[in-house]
Amino acid sequence: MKYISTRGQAPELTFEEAMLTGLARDGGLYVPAEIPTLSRDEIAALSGLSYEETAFRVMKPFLGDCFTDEEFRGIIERAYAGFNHAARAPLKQLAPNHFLLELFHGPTLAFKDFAMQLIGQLFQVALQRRNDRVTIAGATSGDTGSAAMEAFRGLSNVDVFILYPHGRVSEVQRRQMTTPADQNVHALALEGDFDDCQARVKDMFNDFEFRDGVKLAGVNSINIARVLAQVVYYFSSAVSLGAPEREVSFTVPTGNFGDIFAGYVAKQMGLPIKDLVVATNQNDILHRCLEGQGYHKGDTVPSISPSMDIQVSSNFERALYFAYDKDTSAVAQLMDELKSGGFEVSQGAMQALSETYKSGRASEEETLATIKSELAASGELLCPHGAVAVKVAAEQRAADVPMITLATAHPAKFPAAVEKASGQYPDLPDRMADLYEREERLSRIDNDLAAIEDHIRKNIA
Ligand SMILES: Cc1ncc(COP(=O)(O)O)c(C=O)c1O
Ligand SMILES: N[C@@H](CCOP(=O)(O)O)C(=O)O
Repeated sequence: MKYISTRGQAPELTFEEAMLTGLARDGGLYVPAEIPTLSRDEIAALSGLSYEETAFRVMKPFLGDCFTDEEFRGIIERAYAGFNHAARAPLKQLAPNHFLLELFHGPTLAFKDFAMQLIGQLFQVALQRRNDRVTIAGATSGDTGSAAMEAFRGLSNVDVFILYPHGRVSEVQRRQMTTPADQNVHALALEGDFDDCQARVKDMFNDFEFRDGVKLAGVNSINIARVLAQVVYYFSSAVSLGAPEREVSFTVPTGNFGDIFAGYVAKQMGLPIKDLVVATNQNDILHRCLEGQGYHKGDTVPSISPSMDIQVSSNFERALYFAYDKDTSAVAQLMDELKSGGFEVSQGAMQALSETYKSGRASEEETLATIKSELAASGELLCPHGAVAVKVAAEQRAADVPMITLATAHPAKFPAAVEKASGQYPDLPDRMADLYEREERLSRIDNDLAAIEDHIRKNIA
């Protein structure tokens, strides 16, 4: 199993090398050279298995011989042991043929824990075997950062630096990043928005002297291992509703396009998915592009679903790679045009994208109204990101195909918006009840590459 860059100018790597490398050296993103498939019988055999065993069978074909079966099973067991629900990713019924996939029972209450806990364990095994250490730099609009810190804190062979946009994450998200006492994790509050954070992380990868000097690694969805770990819950949920005999659709609250791209990978592996629906908030660049209006950056407008306040959606590059039939020079050209504001998608690629993805958007008012109406209708208290998706799913779903909507975060991560919409204040789980009393530790930093690199160099162990 080999991994290649979407821009075609970086070396082919194994799974482990791609995981430890992060961004390809040509600025592209690693993708599997061929997506492996599971037969109908293999998919049917997933029925009734634990989440852990499903993860083993779905992910194993992507790993090649990088990890032994015994190692990989141990890694999976440790990754999900800290989840607070026996099913790990339980499904709840909202309405006839409409289901909510709850992805917020991990340690930091967001779907990021599914992949981050797993790659934390994968990194540890790989780095110990290589007797190596790395510096992880990450960008977050709130959830990736806390999940990364939780997965890597206290590890002796990793330092973690997370850039988050100052003043643009929820208080719970910020405190989750600024209160871990472990000295190997660092929260950097950047003067800018999430796109600035992500751009500076990519700049660090493209500065080879810095990259090689600090042995830079990435745990954003730049990292293909992150995306592949998210493929698993598409299988577990679809199979529990009758796949492969029965088709299902998914609606995914989308920002950086990692989660919905994992759904695309599941479909290419053979999971019978009818529709993959991209749900955006008022920052709807992806929806507009999928409607045929080209991909053109605007200003990011802060919203009540802040984790999706994104203009440069990193994994859309992977979607374009497949839509352009693996034409790496076409992808490189588009990404070049994006630097000066945006690009138009060719007719052929647009057709491929619209055959794969549907889309919709929810305004702030619609998001608040959905939180309120869903609580009244089904008793489910949604976080604003899940509410965006539920609103879009209601518009897009077909009566005869089950729709699975992804609930990507716990409502208690966004209590102000949830209380405003529903009148109910969502409490944090007991294990986090003292979050507001814990001491915060963070560094304010300018949106300046040299200043960020300097800070990292001075603070690695
Ligand atoms: C709660 C929540 N929902 C949805 C998303 C969007 O997911 P993706 O960036 O994979 O599209 C994010 C951020 O990634 C998030 O934190
Ligand atoms: N919404 C994300 C943004 C980063 O996404 P990633 O999947 O590329 O790590 C966040 O919560 O940080």
